[in-house]
Amino acid sequence: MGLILKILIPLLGLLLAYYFYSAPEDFNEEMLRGKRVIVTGASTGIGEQMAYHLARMEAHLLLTARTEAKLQKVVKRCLELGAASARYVSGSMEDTKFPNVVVKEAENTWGGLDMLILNHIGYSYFNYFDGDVGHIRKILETNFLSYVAMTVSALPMLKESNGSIVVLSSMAGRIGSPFIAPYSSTKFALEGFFSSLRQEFIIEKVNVSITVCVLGYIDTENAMRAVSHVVRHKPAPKEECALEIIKSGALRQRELYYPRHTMGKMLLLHTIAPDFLDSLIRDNYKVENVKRP
Ligand SMILES: NC(=O)C1=CN([C@@H]2O[C@H](COP(=O)(O)OP(=O)(O)OC[C@H]3O[C@@H](n4cnc5c(N)ncnc54)[C@H](OP(=O)(O)O)[C@@H]3O)[C@@H](O)[C@H]2O)C=CC1
Ligand SMILES: CC(C)CCC[C@@H](C)[C@H]1CC[C@H]2[C@@H]3C(=O)C=C4C[C@@H](O)CC[C@]4(C)[C@H]3CC[C@]12C
Repeated sequence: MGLILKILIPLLGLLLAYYFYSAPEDFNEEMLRGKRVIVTGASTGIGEQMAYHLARMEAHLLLTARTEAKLQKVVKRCLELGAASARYVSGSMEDTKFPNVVVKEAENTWGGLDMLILNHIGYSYFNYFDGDVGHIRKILETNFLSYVAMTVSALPMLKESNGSIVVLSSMAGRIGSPFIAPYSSTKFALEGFFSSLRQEFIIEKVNVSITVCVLGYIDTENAMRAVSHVVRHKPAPKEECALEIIKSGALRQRELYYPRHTMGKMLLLHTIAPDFLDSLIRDNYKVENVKRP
């Protein structure tokens, strides 16, 4: 009994202190008004939806992806929705020079930057790991190294504005799932890099926030095309997901878990019963529908 009291009471105290200390500031759409924001991978999916929310909130937008025709349409829609300004620069993040080109465009147009949203991903197969090391190298360039390169180029402007970096990660960047070994490696890499950098910012009193978004299955066209015949779980809506990402970035939160309850349960299980969680994840896949090429 004594031991329980000795442990329980301080634990309760800690939980209460955490609850009150971390009570979130309210989000207000005006937080984004007039802010200068780069969104990568903005031609479709969650990136496109983030662009529309930001446009409604009257932000200045610089969008990027490879497909110019799609970007033109998204920019047009953003202007209709009320963006303070909207432009695009097209190119591939496989090209090591491109991250800097995008950031320079922001510098030349705005002379500064408030928020950098790193969201793009390159194509990767959804299947058993095929032993192709070259593919891992390529996908690391697109999904990881270009995020690092954009951060390096944008940091002087972000320091100047006390700005924010928002990084799109995944449950697959925290917990192993089958059939996505190359993709998963890039997300684990992002988590390592940005959580280390956050520590350094705190030590050096750099007032640039880093928000890592840990997402579950979201109903974007590309994700559904890739996995809906295999994954049993129902995907969450991309529009709501995009809004939650913007809110967490504006509130300078360290992490976002979306959808919140699924992610919360999975991360708890990962800590206390990892083998059980792995088996739950496997049960969630119709493995018979994954055909080796
Ligand atoms: N959807 C999901 O279930 C989940 C998604 N996430 C994360 O959310 C983010 C967005 O995902 P989602 O919206 O589904 O992704 P999509 O596949 O819908 O969009 C990817 C974007 O990246 C762009 N892109 C692709 N290749 C390149 C390239 N080589 N260089 C530059 N841009 C490129 C695409 O445009 P274009 O082809 O024109 O270049 C597109 O705009 C990603 O970081 C993803 O990892 C995390 C967990 C789950
Ligand atoms: C156990 C269940 C409650 C939850 C399982 C959630 C699993 C199925 C979810 C969580 C993260 C999801 C992947 C992801 O992060 C991003 C992409 C990129 C896209 O282009 C193709 C689909 C893919 C690989 C998703 C596939 C489904 C994943 C593994």
